[in-house]
Amino acid sequence: MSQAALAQLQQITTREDATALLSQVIHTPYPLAVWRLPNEAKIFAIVDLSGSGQDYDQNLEELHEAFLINPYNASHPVAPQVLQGNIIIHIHNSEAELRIAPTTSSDQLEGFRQALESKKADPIHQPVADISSGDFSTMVADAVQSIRQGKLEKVVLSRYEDFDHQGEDPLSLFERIAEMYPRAFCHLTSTTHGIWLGASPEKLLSIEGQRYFSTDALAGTQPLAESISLSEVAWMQKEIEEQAMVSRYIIACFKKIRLREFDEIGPKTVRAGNLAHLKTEFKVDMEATNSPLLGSTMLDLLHPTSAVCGFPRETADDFIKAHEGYDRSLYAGFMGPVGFNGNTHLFVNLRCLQLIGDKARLYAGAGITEDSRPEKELAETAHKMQTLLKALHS
Ligand SMILES: C=C(O[C@H]1C=CC=C(C(=O)O)[C@@H]1O)C(=O)O
Repeated sequence: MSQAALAQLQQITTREDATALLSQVIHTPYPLAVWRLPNEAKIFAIVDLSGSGQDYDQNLEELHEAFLINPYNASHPVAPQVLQGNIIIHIHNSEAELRIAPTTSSDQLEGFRQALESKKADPIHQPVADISSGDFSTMVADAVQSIRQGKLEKVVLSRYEDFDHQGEDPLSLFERIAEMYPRAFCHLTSTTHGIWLGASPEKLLSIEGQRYFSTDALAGTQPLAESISLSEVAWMQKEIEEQAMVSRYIIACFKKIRLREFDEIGPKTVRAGNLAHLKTEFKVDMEATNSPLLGSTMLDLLHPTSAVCGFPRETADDFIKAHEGYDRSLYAGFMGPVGFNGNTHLFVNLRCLQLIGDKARLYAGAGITEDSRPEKELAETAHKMQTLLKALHS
């Protein structure tokens, strides 16, 4: 192993050292993921030194200390990018711990050291096409008409908006997002898809202790002031039905694989920043149901759920592609850590932004049903953008 590279990395023992290193990695060609799970204090980061990365072979269960990133792209089977954890960092309070995975070669470490030293190293981000999202209100009105004509039941339509970003270090922005949204999955990724940050309220799936599978149906939105308690929130029929469609979609996925034993908890009102949503949790004991590969199977069936695409899935996806007029890229895709102490946590990439030069591009969508009103849905996307806008401008 390269002694110089090793010695340099071993000096990292504080939060300050670790965040300084991670900030530098963004300017190198190495893929990076930094995250903090909901209701946890520890920040994790991995750097992939493997070059082309590893292909996903439809087997979530065999991945060890990796991070998956999948764009919205609804094609099947899912084919996420796998970031391998060659360098693994834990940050807790003011301390940090850095580990190098035994599979990492000395050449990889030396290459990494040189990339950090070279001021000329090219980052990996590909240029972003500047295509604006279509007129949102017109699109919603078209969707309502198609739904009333019986062509589909629900479609989730999205848009993006660019805001000034004062060139703040992405790591500092990540730390602020993580502090502001303790209940969310907070992340920063730097890959060929660019630099993305977010505070997602929606779990796609979790596997805990290699035994307990869970997934959430999250939908229905209303603004929620900090002073209002969740028990005071009342829901309209439109939102109840919108969220029920996501639950029915998940149950249909279980039925496809003949899985009948699952717990269904909810729907309950949950808080996500300045918003309230309805959430139903689904849990399966993989040992009791003899379904050790449930994670991989369900990942393929679930994405994209009716919380980000619609119902029926193919018709809704066709509508999105024909009307939105832009590439969602990582927005409404999924990402998260896999195989850390037997745990996997994948989240839907919502309440997110992409850093593009001196701009921050914020993305948000809203579930359209037959009762949707264009101006209300537009306001809902603006509310959703507030989550990260608050972090950006504070
Ligand atoms: C599509 C988004 O949110 C989804 C998750 C929760 C509530 C939603 C809604 O009320 O429309 C969406 O289905 C987004 O945040 O961009």
